[in-house]
Amino acid sequence: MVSKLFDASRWEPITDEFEDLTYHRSTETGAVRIAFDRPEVRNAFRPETVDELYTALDHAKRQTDVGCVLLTGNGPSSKDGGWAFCSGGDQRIRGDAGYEYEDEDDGDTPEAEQQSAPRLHILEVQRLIRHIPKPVIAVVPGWAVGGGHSLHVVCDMTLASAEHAKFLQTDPDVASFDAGFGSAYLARQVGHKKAREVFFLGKTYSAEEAVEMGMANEAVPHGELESTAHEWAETICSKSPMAIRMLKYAFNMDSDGLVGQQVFAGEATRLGYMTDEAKEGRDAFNENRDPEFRKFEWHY
Ligand SMILES: CC(C)(COP(=O)(O)OP(=O)(O)OC[C@H]1O[C@@H](n2cnc3c(N)ncnc32)[C@H](O)[C@@H]1OP(=O)(O)O)[C@@H](O)C(=O)NCCC(=O)NCCSC(=O)c1cc(O)c2ccccc2c1O
Repeated sequence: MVSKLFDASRWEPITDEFEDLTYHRSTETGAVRIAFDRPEVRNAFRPETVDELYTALDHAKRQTDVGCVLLTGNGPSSKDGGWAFCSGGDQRIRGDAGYEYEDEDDGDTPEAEQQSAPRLHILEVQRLIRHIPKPVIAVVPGWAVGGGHSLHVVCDMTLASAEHAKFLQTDPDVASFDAGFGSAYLARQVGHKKAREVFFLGKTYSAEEAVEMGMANEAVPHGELESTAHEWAETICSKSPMAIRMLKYAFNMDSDGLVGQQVFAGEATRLGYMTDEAKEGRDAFNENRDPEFRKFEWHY
């Protein structure tokens, strides 16, 4: 069983090579479902999990017939029945300089040393979620904690289980701090006073409270969580890919600085390349002649 909430009739596996994740594609719409698969530790991530997550997201990014990514956590835990989206970095393998790979590579080549270096590369995943040209929805069936909380914050939307989703920031309890999207971007979502409360007091918030605060979109009955997520994905996939892509990057732009401008501008360039005007510029160069731009209007 993938997860108690997983409807196997709607999804087909993309790969079974992952150890810490499951990765499926909808048989009905252009959606993929990526799920943490370590329910016994509340879906905490280790470096291997993060590598797989990056690989899955990068794969989803490159699928031109995929318009929406659902990121969730499988469950419940066979140990105690607890549900989790993700409880952040696996504290058992946290070293002095980051999270450590479990299988130490015995090799002494520079490459082997590099591969086993302690990592904080969940931040690279956060950036990929921001830049992937399609909405990523956090589908939260239980705990979203620490680095797992930051992940839901960075996703485009959050859908939560009304009964089991719980939102908590433990970073200061374990002497960690996400000083990027996890905190500053959360402040843009819920306001500074509330974001500071989330980190400084470390209270646990219900799905309903998360919706009221503005960091989650909707709380739905636990049993309907994944079907609702699938419906959202279907709705998104029915819309213009170009418009959704441009809107995502427009929403990101003011919090992504010059990189945000570059990402948005890159897509504007792509749209420009598709015009007859741009084709004229390209063709004139390739045909070794002056471009004839006079036939194109100065739009206003
Ligand atoms: C998540 C909890 C609130 C759940 O509490 P609950 O009472 O429901 O369950 P248990 O506590 O009994 O947990 C069950 C079982 O799971 C193990 N477990 C849970 N979380 C983790 C974890 N993160 N790492 C390892 N193991 C975990 C727990 O030990 C139990 O095991 P048993 O063997 O006893 O059955 C609660 O579990 C909790 O508070 N968990 C810790 C949350 C946490 O502090 N996470 C880390 C925050 S820091 C972080 O994630 C982080 C990562 C990064 O890579 C960063 C990079 C750059 C900047 C910042 C980063 C960052 O902040």
